[in-house]
Order: sequence, then C-alpha cells, then structure tokens
Amino acid sequence: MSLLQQADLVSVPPSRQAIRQRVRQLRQQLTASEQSQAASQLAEQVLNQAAVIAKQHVAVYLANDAELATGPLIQALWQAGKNVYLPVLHPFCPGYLLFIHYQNHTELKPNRFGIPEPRLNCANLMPVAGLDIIFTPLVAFDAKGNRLGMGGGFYDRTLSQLPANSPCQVIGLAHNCQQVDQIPTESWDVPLQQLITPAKYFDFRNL
Ligand SMILES: Nc1nc2c(c(=O)[nH]1)N(C=O)[C@@H](CNc1ccc(C(=O)N[C@@H](CCC(=O)O)C(=O)O)cc1)CN2
Ligand SMILES: Nc1ncnc2c1ncn2[C@@H]1O[C@H](COP(=O)(O)OP(=O)(O)OP(=O)(O)O)[C@@H](O)[C@H]1O
Repeated sequence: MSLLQQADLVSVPPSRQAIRQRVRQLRQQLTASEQSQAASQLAEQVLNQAAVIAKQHVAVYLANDAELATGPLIQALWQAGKNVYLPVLHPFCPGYLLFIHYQNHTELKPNRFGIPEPRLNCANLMPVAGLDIIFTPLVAFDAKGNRLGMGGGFYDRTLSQLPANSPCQVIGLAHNCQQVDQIPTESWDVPLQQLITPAKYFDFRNL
C-alpha cells in the first residue's frame, strides 16, 4: 500500500463546510430535465406514503440553489385537499421560521436570500405545533438521518420548538445525490425522522 493510500485510510472525515460545498456543487450539475423528472417522481413518492395520506396540514418549501423542486408536489397536495404552508423568515426572532398558509392565489415576495415567500399575515399563520408534517429542504443527509442545511440554523431552531412527544413528522426532501457517508453532528442538530428522494423512502426511526 502506498503512503498516499495509507494517508487516505486515516484521513479525517470531510467537515460540514466541505460537505456543503461538494453536495451543493453536485446538485447544481443536475440538468433541467433531470430536475423536472425528479420533481415529478417526488410528488408521486410523497402522495403514496402512508405517513402522508391521512395528514391535513403540511409545510413545504420553494426550491432554491438546485434543491429538489416542489412545484408538482404542492399541486398534488392541493389536489388531495391538503393545506400547504411555506416558511417565512421570522421578522422579530432572528434565525427562526414562521409557517404561512399557501394557496393558489397567494402573492409571493423574495426574502433576503431571494427565496419567494408569502406576506406575513396573522390570519394565515400556522403555529409549528399545528403542522402534521414539515418537509424540510437540506443540503446533505446520511443513513442515520442526520441533516445538514444551508448553514443558517433556521430549521434547527424552529424544529427545536416542537415538544418531544409531538405528532408532527419531520421529513427531509432531497435528490439521491445528496446522501453522504457521514455528517459530523453538532449538539443543536435536529435529526430527520424520515426522508424522501425521487427514488427512495427512508425511515430513520427505531434505527
Ligand atoms: N428553499 C429553501 N427555503 C428556505 C431554506 C432553505 O434551506 N431552502 N431555509 C433553511 O434554513 C431558510 C433560509 N435559509 C437560507 C440560508 C442560506 C441561504 C443562502 O443562499 N446562503 C448563501 C449566502 C447568501 C447570503 O449570505 O446572503 C450561500 O450560502 O451561498 C439561503 C437560505 C428558509 N427557507
Ligand atoms: N436551537 C438552536 N438555538 C440556537 N442556535 C442554534 C440552534 N440551532 C442552530 N443554531 C445555530 O445556527 C447556526 C447554524 O447551524 P447549522 O450549521 O447546523 O445550520 P443548518 O442545519 O445547516 O441550517 P438550517 O437548519 O437552516 O437548514 C449555528 O451557529 C448554531 O449555533
């Protein structure tokens, strides 16, 4: 075995920042047709899950940075009669998200990251604990359900508000190429219970 190979065996696992950079680059290389096929497959996968069928209040996101697109999923959820909510950056509690009811006619405005979000309106606000499912975006995940996001801690902070015995299910959505061997975790990370890619359903509970 060469010295180079030996060095490889003891090499430190990639850092969170290195994983972010590599996986963001990988998903940005998906073609427009791969993206749109993935988005349609996702909608089909999600609507077939027992975990989703009986649920009413579902938080989704609008894709940014080559994330798995949710257009077809949102249409399918609406068609199935579900209430759909989108994350909005909290105006007074920095780093937290609020969830706002999203309907066909809802006006959207880009937030400071350029991601479209509904206007804040108390009448359309759903408390986190009132959601049945929160579909989260993410940059990378591993086989244990660890989740790495864009680095703002928005979902980690917001999900940490859920009571320990909450029936709300936290389900990651990602392209297949976003799975990595191992994510180095931090104390504040909120792991995923389930994750859906266009090809596969992962259940990380009772691992
Ligand atoms: N689609 C989607 N919506 C979401 C999230 C997300 O990850 N995806 N978020 C999940 O938390 C929140 C927003 N968090 C974000 C954090 C960083 C960047 C981002 O693009 N960062 C740039 C630097 C931009 C800047 O500093 O102005 C970068 O890292 O290149 C985007 C969203 C709420 N909504
Ligand atoms: N529950 C929390 N309370 C306070 N700070 C937090 C909490 N969760 C995360 N943070 C802070 O947020 C910052 C970013 O966290 P991290 O890199 O894990 O975000 P991320 O998972 O990539 O992003 P996101 O959750 O928005 O998708 C960290 O500096 C961390 O200290």
